[in-house]
Amino acid sequence: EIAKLPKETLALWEKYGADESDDKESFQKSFIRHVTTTLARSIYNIDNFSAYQATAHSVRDRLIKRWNETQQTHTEVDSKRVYYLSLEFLLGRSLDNALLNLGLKDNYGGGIKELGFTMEDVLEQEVDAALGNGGLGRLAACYMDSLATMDYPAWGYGLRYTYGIFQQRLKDGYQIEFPDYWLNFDNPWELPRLDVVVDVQFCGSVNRYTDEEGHERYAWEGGDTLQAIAYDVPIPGYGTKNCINIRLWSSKPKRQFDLTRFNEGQYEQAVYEQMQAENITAVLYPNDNHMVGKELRLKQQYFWVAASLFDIVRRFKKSEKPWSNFPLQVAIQLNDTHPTLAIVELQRILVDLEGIGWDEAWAIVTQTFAFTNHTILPEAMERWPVPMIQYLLPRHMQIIFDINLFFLQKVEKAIPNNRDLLAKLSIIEESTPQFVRMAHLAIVGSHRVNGVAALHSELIKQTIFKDFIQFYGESKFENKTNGITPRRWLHQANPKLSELITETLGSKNWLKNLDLLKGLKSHVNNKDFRKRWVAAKLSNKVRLADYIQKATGVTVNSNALFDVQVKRIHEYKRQFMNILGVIHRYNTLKKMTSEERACVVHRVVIFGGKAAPGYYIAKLVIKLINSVAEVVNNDNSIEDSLKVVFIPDYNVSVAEIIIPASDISQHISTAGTEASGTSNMKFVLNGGLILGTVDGANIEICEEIGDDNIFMFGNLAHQVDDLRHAHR
Ligand SMILES: OC[C@H]1O[C@@H](n2cc(-c3cccc4ccccc34)nn2)[C@H](O)[C@@H](O)[C@@H]1O
Repeated sequence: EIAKLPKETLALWEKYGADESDDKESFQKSFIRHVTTTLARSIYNIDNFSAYQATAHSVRDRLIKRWNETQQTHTEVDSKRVYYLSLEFLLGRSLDNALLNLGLKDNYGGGIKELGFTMEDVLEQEVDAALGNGGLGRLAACYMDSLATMDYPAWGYGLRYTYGIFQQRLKDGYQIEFPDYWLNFDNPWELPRLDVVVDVQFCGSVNRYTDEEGHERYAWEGGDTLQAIAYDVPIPGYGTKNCINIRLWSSKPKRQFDLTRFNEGQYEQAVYEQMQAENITAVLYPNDNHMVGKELRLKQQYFWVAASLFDIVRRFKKSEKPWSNFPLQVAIQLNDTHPTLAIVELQRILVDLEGIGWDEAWAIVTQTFAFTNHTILPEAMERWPVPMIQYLLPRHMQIIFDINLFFLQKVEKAIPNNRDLLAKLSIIEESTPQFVRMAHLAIVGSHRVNGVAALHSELIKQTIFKDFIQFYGESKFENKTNGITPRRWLHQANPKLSELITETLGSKNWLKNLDLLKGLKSHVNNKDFRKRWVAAKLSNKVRLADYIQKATGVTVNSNALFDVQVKRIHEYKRQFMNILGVIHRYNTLKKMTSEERACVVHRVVIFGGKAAPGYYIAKLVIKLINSVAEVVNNDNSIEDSLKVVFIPDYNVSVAEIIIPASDISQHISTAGTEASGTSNMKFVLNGGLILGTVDGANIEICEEIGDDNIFMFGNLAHQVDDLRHAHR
């Protein structure tokens, strides 16, 4: 019950609720307050980690104020919200990003120094929030930074995995995995919302009944209920007071400990239910571009969708607007097919719980959802066995069958007597058992579908979604080429280059409008600019060389050419082809005389990336790279002209060290397989040259920077297709 406070109280809130100022002294005051109270420590027992925690809590205080004001404004205005449903958010570290986005870094850096610490040491204490596998999850994080910066009333909805992507270590050159203990210590970047609880149901059965108006209704009853608890992650915009929110759900049992069973001596049974419930959000599935058909994965997806839709509908209902306004107030973006059940859940809420007619409900649903596809790899296309959905979500399976029936009736009406087309468009794959094709369901339930780069968005219309074009036409399908946030990937990761750009352009406006970088063109022949540009690159290479020394024990020469390939290990990304090229380069160097070798640019080939634990051939490629490194790095006869390094545990924070230091980076996927790529953008933004195939966003990068600034090679997508057919 919200307290009804007398109006005099308001004066107190105004008197004491004023913003703390952002100057050095107020930071130092809040730092010391957090050390002594939040951390219950003192000047006599504080270490770098406590200094990090106190700084984080101090910054978080400021975030929360902006975050509350932002939410209040959205509520007052009752603006249309955009909801980004992503099963992965690869956030990385938050402190530096928050300091920079809030413009606090200089003051806080000075304040920290007087307190006896260095900002660098403090920043290094933070563990990455690694709730994602790679590109799809990192794109979600970049989009949240941009939505916040551009003042969008946006929300992210995801899962708060107890364990994010595994930690990668190397043993005898092989990848071994360790759990990601990212929550072992208090996570200052999340706010538990233990009051925001949503009951989520599984299993049970569906009973049909007639309601008081004589309408046929369906009640989903019985089964198990567990609870979703909200944890909020503030996302500050750059150069704005806007601070939006990612709401991450964590699972817990609905019924507290089942004492009756416990007292009847069924202790294991009583605990079992508790463990079952907590398992839902225990771990992120560590597969990139690959579907895992495990029941727990499906339970994660529905648990996340049900809690998020409940929250979205509850927020809409508070506005007391008619349901017909729902699509005007709510836009929901599906990050790949992982949240596709949201379409079915909203239809269920509208029809079963709100008593809205099927067609009216379906019109609301299809105007609300839009779907992003991130891959054309067949093994990544999600399809769930009908019996599995029937068992876990009996009512949803009925609704999916109905959605499919009405959809196919429309197809039959538009394109009669074409059973082959019906079979190809059907949401239900008529195999044994039947399967639900999630991409089909996502397309039918959305008003827009986008690919993530120009080539990819064309390819999906020619291949996996070709039949839908025949029915819907092209207008439903569009391209939204991926982007990256320049705040993290240049301003934060490469401060020296960022500073040079700001000084050269005369303001930081370029950080909110990258087109302004064109202003650098008139300086490219300026001697001082070039000198400072080269100095920034060299200092980034020295920083990376230090990191390589610490992480691998290998000493590399910062003046050598750094040739980088860092991304998830996958056959289509062709790390194997790269390492074969390295072996060739080594053999060529071996045959040279010392004089000839002296004329060769010394090169350090740097690899990094995780292989899915079950991906045997990818793990073997990691072993091969390390074995080649062993031979090459210990062969004195080539006089340091080549070094090979595999940097373990590639993650967002490691990427921030590697990317600004590259001279050349490799993006060499077989054309037509990399939907877009986003690290290619990060490398080129940091002045690295790209060696790449005509694939994904490489094509648009080439259009942007000119083909004399990028090295493209290899067959084109349609030629690869011809080759594939020729070898069938
Ligand atoms: O759009 C952002 C990036 O997304 C990458 N991607 C795709 C996926 C992906 C696709 C389909 C199913 C998946 C299942 C689990 C994890 C990732 C999946 N994960 N990352 C794509 O591989 C990459 O080309 C693109 O730049």
